[in-house]
Amino acid sequence: MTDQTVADDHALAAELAAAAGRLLLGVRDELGFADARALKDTGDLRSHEYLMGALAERCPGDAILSEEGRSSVAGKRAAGADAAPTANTADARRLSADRVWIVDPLDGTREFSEEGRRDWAVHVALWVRDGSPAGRLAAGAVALPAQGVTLRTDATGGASLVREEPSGPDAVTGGAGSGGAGSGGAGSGGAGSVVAGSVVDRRGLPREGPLHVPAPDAGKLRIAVSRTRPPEFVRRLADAIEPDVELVPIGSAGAKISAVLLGEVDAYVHAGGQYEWDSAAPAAVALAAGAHASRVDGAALAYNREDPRLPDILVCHPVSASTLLTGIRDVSDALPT
Ligand SMILES: Nc1ncnc2c1ncn2[C@@H]1O[C@H](COP(=O)(O)O)[C@@H](OP(=O)(O)O)[C@H]1O
Ligand SMILES: [Mg+2]
Repeated sequence: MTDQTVADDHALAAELAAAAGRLLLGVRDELGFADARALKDTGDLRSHEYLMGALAERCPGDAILSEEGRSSVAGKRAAGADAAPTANTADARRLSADRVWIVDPLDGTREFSEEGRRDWAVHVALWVRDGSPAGRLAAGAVALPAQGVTLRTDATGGASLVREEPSGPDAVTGGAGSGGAGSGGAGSGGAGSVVAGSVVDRRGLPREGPLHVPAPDAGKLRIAVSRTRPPEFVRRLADAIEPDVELVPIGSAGAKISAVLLGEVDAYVHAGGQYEWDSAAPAAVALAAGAHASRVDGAALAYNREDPRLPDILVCHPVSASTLLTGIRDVSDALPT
């Protein structure tokens, strides 16, 4: 594979994630928020179909694993959603392919359907067979369309933050654009200083350019957790470890891992269920940005497996990894398998 091809994979992941994100902002504008079910289903399906089409056109030889292409997952759709999602590459071919795009067309579907929330994402990752038993994530991009940014891997081996063109008068704070800042959200603090799904000050936007995971402040750890399905042990973990812990509920695995990389929180802990597409792209960016990313027992994250379940993850600055891994081991009765 040429260097040009390698560089193109990073650029392509970022381009497609951002384009799917713009499409999703358009779906929000078009449908509004009155029918959450319709908004979720339409967003999932249109983003999936766009990404499947774009990848088929741009990388015709590559295999694809997309959330919305899994019949088992697609089965969660409300009865009557007649437009069946395009199928993924057959498992037999995906499992012997050298290059597999692992895609979550809309991560944080629930938050996407809630007006004002910005904690939802598009994930595009590339897994490659590199001679090692597990292969590796070679490129990844996480678009946060309502926050106006994409986090991506670079051909240099690092990661960077790209700001998207504003889609309205103020796409980041969501003044009148599709993004829409709103009430509530992760770590909500003083009105006007915190936006939903983020703890970024409205004036203190993350800077465009190279992305390096920031170290936590001494004595304090902000841990992002699922709004709806936080690990059962996380409260015990918060009580057990030395630094003061603040649990910060945020939607979407991609938005939570992005929040770690942007310094809005210090760690993301999840257990109890998830799939490869929920973490592949954000894990690729996190590792490239110098973060620790592993299973909650410290094992390496592995992708393009026959069974795409990947139920738990820890992402943090490397300096916090041993505290969190030891703490999780001490408070969790049985680590997930
Ligand atoms: N226990 C569980 N089982 C299966 N998937 C889970 C899960 N907990 C979280 N997820 C998935 O992980 C993503 C982030 O979840 P959360 O916002 O709760 O942290 C969501 O992806 P989707 O929005 O793509 O479905 C969600 O479905
Ligand atoms: Mg997801």
